[in-house]
Amino acid sequence: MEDMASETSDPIQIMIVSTPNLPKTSICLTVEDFTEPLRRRSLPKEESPRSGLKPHDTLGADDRRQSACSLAERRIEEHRKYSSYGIESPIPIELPCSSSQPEPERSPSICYSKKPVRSLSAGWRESFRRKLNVFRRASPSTLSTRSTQQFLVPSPEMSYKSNPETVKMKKSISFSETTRNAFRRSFRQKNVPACSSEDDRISTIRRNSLFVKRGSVTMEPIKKVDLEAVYTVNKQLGTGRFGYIKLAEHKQSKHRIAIKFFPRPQTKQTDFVREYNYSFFLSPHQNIIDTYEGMFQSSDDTAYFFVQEFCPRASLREAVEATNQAGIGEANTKKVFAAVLSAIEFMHDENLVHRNLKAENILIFDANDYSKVKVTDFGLTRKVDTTVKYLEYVNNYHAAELCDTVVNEKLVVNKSTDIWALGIIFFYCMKGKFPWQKASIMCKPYWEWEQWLKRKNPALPKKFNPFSEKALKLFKKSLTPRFKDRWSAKDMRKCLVKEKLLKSVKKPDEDYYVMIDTSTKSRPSAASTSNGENQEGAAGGAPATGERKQKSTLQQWISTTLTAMAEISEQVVSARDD
Ligand SMILES: Nc1ncnc2c1ncn2[C@@H]1O[C@H](COP(=O)(O)OP(=O)(O)OP(=O)(O)O)[C@@H](O)[C@H]1O
Repeated sequence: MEDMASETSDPIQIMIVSTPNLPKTSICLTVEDFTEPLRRRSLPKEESPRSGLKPHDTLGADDRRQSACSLAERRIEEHRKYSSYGIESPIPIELPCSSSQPEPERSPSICYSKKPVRSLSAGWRESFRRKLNVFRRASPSTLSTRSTQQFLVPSPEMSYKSNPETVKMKKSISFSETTRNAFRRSFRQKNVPACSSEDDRISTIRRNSLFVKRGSVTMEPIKKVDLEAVYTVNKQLGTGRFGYIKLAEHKQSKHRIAIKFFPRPQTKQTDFVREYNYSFFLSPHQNIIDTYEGMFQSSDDTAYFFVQEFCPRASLREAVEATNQAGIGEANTKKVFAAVLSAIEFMHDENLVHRNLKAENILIFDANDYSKVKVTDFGLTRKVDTTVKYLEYVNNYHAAELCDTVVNEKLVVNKSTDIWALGIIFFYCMKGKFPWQKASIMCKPYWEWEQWLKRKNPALPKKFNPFSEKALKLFKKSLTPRFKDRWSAKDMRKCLVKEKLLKSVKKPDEDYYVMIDTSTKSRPSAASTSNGENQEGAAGGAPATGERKQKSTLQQWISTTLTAMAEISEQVVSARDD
């Protein structure tokens, strides 16, 4: 994760609802115009508070937000000076609060607006609403068991969580939007616990002003937790480049969960916060692993961690490996892809690219079939068009444009890299092995594929022979070096769901081969041709390839039989003579 530096120029909208200087004024500022002078590199390190990252924030974004807040305060101060001199202020601060609706009393400082910090796109809102409906079916108590809160002993840092109002707010997710808003309003009017310093007080207000839920983002600080006291940590479930996953049991509730650890100091806090936020933000989708609320660090400061649902079966990689290179078959592949493509389509609609799709990151939950499948590992997830540095590490799933890139070269994040990886995973599921090691012309299998694709060689590489025309089209539209020609996740889903993926195989004439088989078994010496070569088809009883080979086998069988008959008749004659 360390090599992944990224920049984004997202405007952040800050609604200032109340200030000490202009108590009944609300203004709306965007950070866009402050962005350039406030870039991270121009800020000294101590001015870069790390808490409160949003998923789409990358390096420096929280700095920008913080600085924008103080800048906004300064602007208001300037505005006030103009007003006090009786001069019309050139600073565009307007929108006085409507007098008909008196604002609730708030702390005289800048805080975040009532709206979620990130405004969600229409597509996302719709999906989230659908997910919420699923939640709504559950009783509030069932819902609250889904929160990590239950996995933790309340600590002083989390004291606001034990506030009954907060609990009420959490449960309110199963109520209507109006009720939820009412909860939020009433909660915000309550007194917050006393804090030692002004900073603490402001951060508590911020924390409490945000209605944290899945599909939202968290601004909470990373809390220290005594791991041994809360969980019984069991075996390791897997490791990756950036961390490791362990199975654990929550001591109090006896729930089995998976804890994803990020060792310190190797892991940057920004990387950890980003991964947690993406995982939490996306987890309402039914085919994305459920991440529970909360970012933590172990009390001995050796690792950051967050908690996810536990997948009791295996990853797709293990499932395919168990088939001994036979693949999981067409029906199961279709099931897996229906789930995976739904998740990826959802991410792409949100302008997010997974960037690390592989069989290891697809988890299979059911013991007997592939009906419950979820995508995991959002460590490399980035927004479309973000610039990232290329990683040295190349794997089987990397698209051609990634394999041709040199280390540290900058790349722009594109949805089509996920589509390539999906093409590879599709091949892997069907055939039980990868089409090539690396998508580079230095690798012969890939070179052959590319030659066929560019029509420089009419012969389709043998490994693609069993696939139907439609499946070949899917490969052409996912494993093409021209990333603009690649399909979208939606196109892929349509093709995979509707079409037949394998060619129909003609059954060989079984009787014919049985006859050959019998003759060769009874008279093994006769299985040789006149020039002494073994007949592959005849000896194994397998079909000979090509008409010519079949004819010669038949001729040979006739001659063998005739010889045998001649021998027998000779023996009969000599026996009679005797
Ligand atoms: N919730 C889970 N339940 C069970 N096993 C899991 C779970 N999450 C991950 N794993 C296993 O742990 C492995 C590593 O997890 P993950 O991919 O999240 O780690 P990573 O450090 O991000 O790896 P990568 O090198 O792919 O970036 C996965 O391949 C999977 O087999």
